[in-house]
Amino acid sequence: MKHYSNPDSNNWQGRISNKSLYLHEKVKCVPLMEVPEPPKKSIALLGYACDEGVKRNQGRVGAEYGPDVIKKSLAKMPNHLPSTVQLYDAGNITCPDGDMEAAQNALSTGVTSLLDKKHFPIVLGGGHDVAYGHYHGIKKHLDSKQQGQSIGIINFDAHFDLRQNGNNNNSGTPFYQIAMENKAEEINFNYLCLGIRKDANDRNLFQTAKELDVNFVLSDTFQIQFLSEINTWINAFIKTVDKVYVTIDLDGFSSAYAPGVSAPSPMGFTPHIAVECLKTIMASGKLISVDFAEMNPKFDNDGQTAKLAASLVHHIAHELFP
Ligand SMILES: N=CN[C@@H](CCC(=O)O)C(=O)O
Ligand SMILES: [Mn+2]
Ligand SMILES: [Mn+2]
Repeated sequence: MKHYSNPDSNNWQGRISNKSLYLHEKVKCVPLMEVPEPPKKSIALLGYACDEGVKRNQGRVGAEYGPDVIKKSLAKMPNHLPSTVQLYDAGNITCPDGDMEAAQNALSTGVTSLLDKKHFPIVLGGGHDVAYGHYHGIKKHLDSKQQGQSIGIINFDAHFDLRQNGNNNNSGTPFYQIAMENKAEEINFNYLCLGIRKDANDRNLFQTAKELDVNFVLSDTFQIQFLSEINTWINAFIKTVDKVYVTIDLDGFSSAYAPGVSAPSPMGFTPHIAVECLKTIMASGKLISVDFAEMNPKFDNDGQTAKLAASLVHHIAHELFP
């Protein structure tokens, strides 16, 4: 397959316990289309090693190498998952030829296949164009069940990523593309953004958000002291949808925590508020899939951003399967 590479076991190294004390001892590296249906519960990691969308959006490239550094960081972390829960590394979607749409298509097919086999996918990017392929993978899975289930998108991000894709599709356009497709299909566009920065989104973007009825929490308010109000808004949003897809753009975090991104946020949010909101979302029982976007090792400092992403993956996995 042109837009795919098999899992690399070199990413999974760390202390040896021979008792599965560490995640590198727990994970099974299996090519995407060979990942079996698990006997019980399972998490499947899939990389989106593509920064073509960042390049097209005039950003700083390097996110192509994001998935592998998150996996390397996760490998060294302790494993507290029950032995009945499986953990797979299903490799990376790649973009060797700049054909981002083909990479998104391959991602969509991969996500559908994992969901059809009853895995919980965690997709590691890559530019935020990951969201377009990921969303379509979830949609294809749900549509095939013909239950008309709706998807709510919750985006932790400094940016709306609602740029109009008139010139090209890129890392700043995924949610606009989804909104326009939903409009054509006459289905609701359910989109909640947490951490939007006024100094990082222009007037047109706020206008587009208004026209599309987007719910958002500004970064000034996306703080732990407003947790109870934020939880109320999140729960109100979740109530209106059947399934929730969470996408976490690492550039929404303050650059004190996440310097390794294309567009850093000195005044961004903290990991603490994000973790609290993730708990609220997971408690709803509607979370179907998660991704991380914009991990760029080229600008990381001491592997801090990779470690933050890995800690969040660790948190989500252990909260879902205690
Ligand atoms: N995915 C990122 N999108 C942002 C990038 C902002 C920037 O380059 O400064 C956006 O297009 O708004
Ligand atoms: Mn962003
Ligand atoms: Mn984004």
